Amino acid sequence: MKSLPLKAVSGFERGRMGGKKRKRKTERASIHPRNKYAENPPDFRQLASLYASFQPYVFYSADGKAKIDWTDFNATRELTRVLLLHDHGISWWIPDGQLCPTVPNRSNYIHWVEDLLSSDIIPNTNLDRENVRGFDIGTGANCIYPLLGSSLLGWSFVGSDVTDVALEWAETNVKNNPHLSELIEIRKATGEETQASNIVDDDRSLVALDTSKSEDGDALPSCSHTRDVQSDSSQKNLGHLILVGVVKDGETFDFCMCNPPFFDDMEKAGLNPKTACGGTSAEMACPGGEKAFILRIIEDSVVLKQSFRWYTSMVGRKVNLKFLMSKLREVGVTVVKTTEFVQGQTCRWGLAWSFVAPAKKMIPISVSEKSVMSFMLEGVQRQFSAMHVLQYAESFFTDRGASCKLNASLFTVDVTASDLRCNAIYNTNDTVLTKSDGEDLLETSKNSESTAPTLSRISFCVCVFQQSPGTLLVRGTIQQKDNIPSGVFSLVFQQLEATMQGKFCKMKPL
Ligand SMILES: C[S@@+](CC[C@H](N)C(=O)[O-])C[C@H]1O[C@@H](n2cnc3c(N)ncnc32)[C@H](O)[C@@H]1O
Repeated sequence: MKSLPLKAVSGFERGRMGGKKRKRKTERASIHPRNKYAENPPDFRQLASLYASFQPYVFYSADGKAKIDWTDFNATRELTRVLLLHDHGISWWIPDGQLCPTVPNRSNYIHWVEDLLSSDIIPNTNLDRENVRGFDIGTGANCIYPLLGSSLLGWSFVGSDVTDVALEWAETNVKNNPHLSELIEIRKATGEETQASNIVDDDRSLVALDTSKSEDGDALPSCSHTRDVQSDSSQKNLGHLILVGVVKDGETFDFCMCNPPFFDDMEKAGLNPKTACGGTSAEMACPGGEKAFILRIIEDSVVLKQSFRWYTSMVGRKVNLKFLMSKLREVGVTVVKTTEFVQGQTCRWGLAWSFVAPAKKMIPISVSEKSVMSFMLEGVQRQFSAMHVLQYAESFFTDRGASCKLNASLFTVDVTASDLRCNAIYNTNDTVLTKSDGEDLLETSKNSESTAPTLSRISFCVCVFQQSPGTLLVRGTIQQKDNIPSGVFSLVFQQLEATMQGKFCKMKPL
């Protein structure tokens, strides 16, 4: 099978993009190339003319553009309904207040999984390649991943959940699509002792997660060396099984996927006031938030090992992504892959791992030369908006002699700097960096200006994303690099991070 690119995957909300050409262009670049909406974004005018039920939600701006009110739950739900019907032939509904998925975004995750499965990173142990089988952890009332995965790619699914409303509505959504119903089984994730004890006797003594404290100090669920499903403390914390005890004895899957409850509680959910995608506390929150939830998936994967070729999950916070990746290294997975899903002004990550031995060579968990760097500003003081942070980035680089162009509608600053300017940015002391870990770091000092080559320059784009109230993500992407030594971009970006943390997050200095 041909290997497909694993990199260019992310999401977006095409419909809400106003009409600005540059904005469309940028966001198009962030959608998966096989996403149905990559070239043809939803056309509200056409949908309104075809579906009378959608018409009342569509209005037209002065320049004639068809729009909907993203803060109206009924409008977003009706849009999802007509998109699923029109583009995928799926009959779909959810009750008021349940989490309403955005079809283009959710499709990106499906296509990323498709890339993983068809890549040759790990050998394909599924000899019956036509029959791909997935497990959707927390399928929700909307059952979106099984519905999309089965209709787009013919995959079969087990979709699990714990709440009655999710289980009932997921079943209803499956039954209302007889052409897909054979492919989707909805399963309750509750602690059935008989199922759980079937799996207790395997090699779980290898489980070695020491999760007493996370890097940001949160207490985490613990996992003993011989985790017993019934007595596991994290089990009690979260109250439900996730994979172990839900996956039946002898069952195998090509992958699992999960859009986890991201938050500790609904207050922290800080739901985006610009959109109304619903979401009850059972859907959005769990004790310990996504970190605890995904840690539980990791624990279960250590028990179930090669019952799944790929384990995957969405991750909402970068600090959690880093923490979870370090846990994966500790438990001895063979491969870790990540991707970024950009959704409007929000960034999420995809995390994938496997216990199957790599087909050719080990895939390094971290890449030495990064062309994309990002950091999170957390606890940003109220008076500072994303625009303040963006303007600060502009003046940070301009003051140090770089040329900058701020684009307020895209929330980006394009920066171009010579290597001398880069030196001025990161070289606050007479630092001499040496090569470490095989990484080609720059050797330099303040007075290197006189000897440095003159035609070296780097262009990169800094983008600011609002994650939730008080939390911003700052991302830098190299656009061009001529004769700039490896490591310079990282040093410049680290300096920006240190300065911004001091400026905007006074309560949480680096
Ligand atoms: C953020 S929602 C995701 C729903 C849907 N997959 C989507 O992407 O819109 C998380 C879901 O996980 C479910 N959930 C919470 N704990 C669970 C568990 N232990 N096993 C399975 N599902 C669980 C919640 O009820 C909720 O439906």
